[in-house]
Amino acid sequence: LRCRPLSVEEQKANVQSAVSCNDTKREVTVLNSLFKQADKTFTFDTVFGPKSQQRAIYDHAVAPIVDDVLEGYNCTVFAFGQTGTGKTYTMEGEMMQQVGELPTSAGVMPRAVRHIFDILEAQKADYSMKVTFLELYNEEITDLLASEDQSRFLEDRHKRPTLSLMEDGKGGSVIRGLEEIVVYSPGEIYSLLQHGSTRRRTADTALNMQSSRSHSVFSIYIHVKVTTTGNRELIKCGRLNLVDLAGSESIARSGAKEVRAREAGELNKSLLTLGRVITALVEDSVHVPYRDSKLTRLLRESLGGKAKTCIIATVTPSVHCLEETLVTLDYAYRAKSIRNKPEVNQKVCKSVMLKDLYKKMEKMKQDVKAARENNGIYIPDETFVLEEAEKKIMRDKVEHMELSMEKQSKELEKYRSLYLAEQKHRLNLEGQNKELKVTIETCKREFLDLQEAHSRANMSLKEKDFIISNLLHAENVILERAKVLCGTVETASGDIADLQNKLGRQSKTEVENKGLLFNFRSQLDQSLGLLRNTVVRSSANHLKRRIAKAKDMHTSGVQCMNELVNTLRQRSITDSEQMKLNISSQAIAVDNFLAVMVSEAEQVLTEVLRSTSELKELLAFSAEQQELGLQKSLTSAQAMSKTSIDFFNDISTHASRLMKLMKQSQRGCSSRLAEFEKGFEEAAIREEQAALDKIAGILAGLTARKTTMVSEYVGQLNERYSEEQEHLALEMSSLQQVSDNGKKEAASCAEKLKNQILEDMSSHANTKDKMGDVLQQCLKGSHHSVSYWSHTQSCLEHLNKSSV
Ligand SMILES: Nc1ncnc2c1ncn2[C@@H]1O[C@H](COP(=O)(O)OP(=O)(O)OP(=O)(O)O)[C@@H](O)[C@H]1O
Repeated sequence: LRCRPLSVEEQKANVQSAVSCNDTKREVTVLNSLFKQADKTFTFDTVFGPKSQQRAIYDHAVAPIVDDVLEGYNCTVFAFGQTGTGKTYTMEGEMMQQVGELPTSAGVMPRAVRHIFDILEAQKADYSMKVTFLELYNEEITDLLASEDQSRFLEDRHKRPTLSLMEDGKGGSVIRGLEEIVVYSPGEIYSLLQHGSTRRRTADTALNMQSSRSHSVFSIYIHVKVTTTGNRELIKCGRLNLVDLAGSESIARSGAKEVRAREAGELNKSLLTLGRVITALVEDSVHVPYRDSKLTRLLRESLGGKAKTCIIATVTPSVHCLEETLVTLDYAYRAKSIRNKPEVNQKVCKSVMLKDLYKKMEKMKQDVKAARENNGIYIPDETFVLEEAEKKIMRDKVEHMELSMEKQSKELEKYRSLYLAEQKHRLNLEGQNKELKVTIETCKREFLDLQEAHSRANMSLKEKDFIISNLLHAENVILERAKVLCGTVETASGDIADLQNKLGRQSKTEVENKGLLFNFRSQLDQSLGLLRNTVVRSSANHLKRRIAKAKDMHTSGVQCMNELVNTLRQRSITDSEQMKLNISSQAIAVDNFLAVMVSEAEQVLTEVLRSTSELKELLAFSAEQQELGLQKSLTSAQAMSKTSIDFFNDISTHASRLMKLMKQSQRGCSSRLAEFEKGFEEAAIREEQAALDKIAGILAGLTARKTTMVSEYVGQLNERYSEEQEHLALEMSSLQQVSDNGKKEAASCAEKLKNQILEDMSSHANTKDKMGDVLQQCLKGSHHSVSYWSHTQSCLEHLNKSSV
């Protein structure tokens, strides 16, 4: 792990350092404590702090690997980390302009070149060396050492042709058309490096003034001659890949926009694949996704393969990049545990190699000749015929494949449309289910309302019944009382008639008395007149006698008057006593009547209480009954909703099963297709290689095998398709049946509920009508009772008045 120093700008801006390196303990600590979190420490094979020199890094980390290259291993050194953390600085550093002393800031590449040449020269070895330099930009490979296009147009000149990456059939990959340049001295390599580096795509981003926008791979192939004991000359082949990856960058933080953002997306994609490959290797996964990006395909041998690999992770100490630094450290830490299985390349016999080279030379000569004659390229007759035949077979196969692909895609489309229709149907059913649920809810609510109304009506009916019975009872009591009262009134009227007779007699007596008094007065007047006449006509004796006679008459008259007064007094006393007696008897009768009334009222009250308790019991009973009914209907409704829920769950499980099946089949199809494609591609490459090597026999065998493979595959695919189709048809029919059953069930449930509700409603309507009638009757009865009462009251009042 290498941590770069803070740049001059960062120092000027007082950017805090959040990474601390302990080179001796090989530890890197991320100072999370700056953010009130626990610090994080990682241990690596070697740690290079901000003060470490390029030379130290090369000597400690890379030199041993270069030694292994010369021993015949394939080795890789690559740097990865966030943008602007010093990957290019580490890998390239200051480029050598000319041969001489290495500058202190020269990176791994120039140092490795110098190291290789130093060793070979020290060994006085017989060697040959060639180099390649490629760039991987937006998943396209271009040759950084390809000679410039001589096109007249500047645009075309800058447009470098993209190269195709192919499997070599031994688990590695080859790049077709990548120029291999034979080199003899370090100077040549330096100038090629210089040339290639300047052609790399760089751009100015917020995090790096000259940010590499592509991944670059510089490879040195070294062939060293070794002489064995039997004077047999063998060739040792080693390869050193020096990889400078583009920076992993956060689009937001690096300020990438438009093209840069797209680039960043692509870079991150290939780096993400690299991350996934590392994770898969660390976790010992069965599938390592090398094929997901060209970068991982290129590095396949170096990651978990037979190459020796050194990964240099670069970080910045800047506190602003803490998050990315943690990610890099995490990945580097995980990558540390990847275990490659290094294998030394087999030594090749010099004669075999020379033969190979001669063949190549021959072909090149023919090419040159053809080019000179402006005739295209030279291909020997034999090869041409073979290649043509093979091309034809391939074309046929491709056509066949295209046809089968088309058929499969049609099938896929059919299944997709079936699936979509099924989804739609499912959605419809779900909608219906929802609607049914809502209807059931409304029905339940209406049913509850009706039940409530029913219970209310029952209650009011009971109340009215009770009132009517009470009224009837009271009416009877009143009638009885009225009868008694009538008797009393009759007696009272008899008494009153007696009293009136008496009063009439009294007034008659008074009239008689008045007449007597009047007669007496007139007799008295007559006597007085006679007396006066006598006084006038007669003498004193006669007058005296007359006066005495008058006196007697007067006294007898007064006596008579006194007697009359006494008799009258006597009579009035007896009459008043009689009246008193009458009145007291009347009062006693009224008292008795009132007492009877009170006792009767008490009786009525007890009667009322008794009927209230009865009513209560009745009410409780009816409430119980209604509760039972309600519970029954509730359980039936619950059962109904449960059945419908079960039914829809059934449907959804069926649908999800179907979906899973569809997805599985789709996945299976696509993976099989991908596998087939991959197999086909690999076979094609193998065949091509074989054709180039002119091994006609093997080619025939391969072709036969391919044909059988294709037919087998197609047969298998067809079988699987038909099986899946049958399975799907079965699923569909069962689903259809389930949905039909469900529909029927739901319809019957709805019908039942509807009937029940209709019954309830009609019974409620009947009850309501009856209640209305009873209510009318009650009202009439109560009106009648009221008028009767008021009449009785007025009678009583009248009676009272008259009694008084
Ligand atoms: N160890 C170091 N010592 C001094 N300067 C450094 C060091 N590492 C990096 N730098 C400087 O930091 C800047 C960015 O470095 P470089 O271009 O190598 O980053 P990078 O990781 O390759 O970025 P990108 O991924 O964007 O290409 C350069 O100016 C480089 O000189």
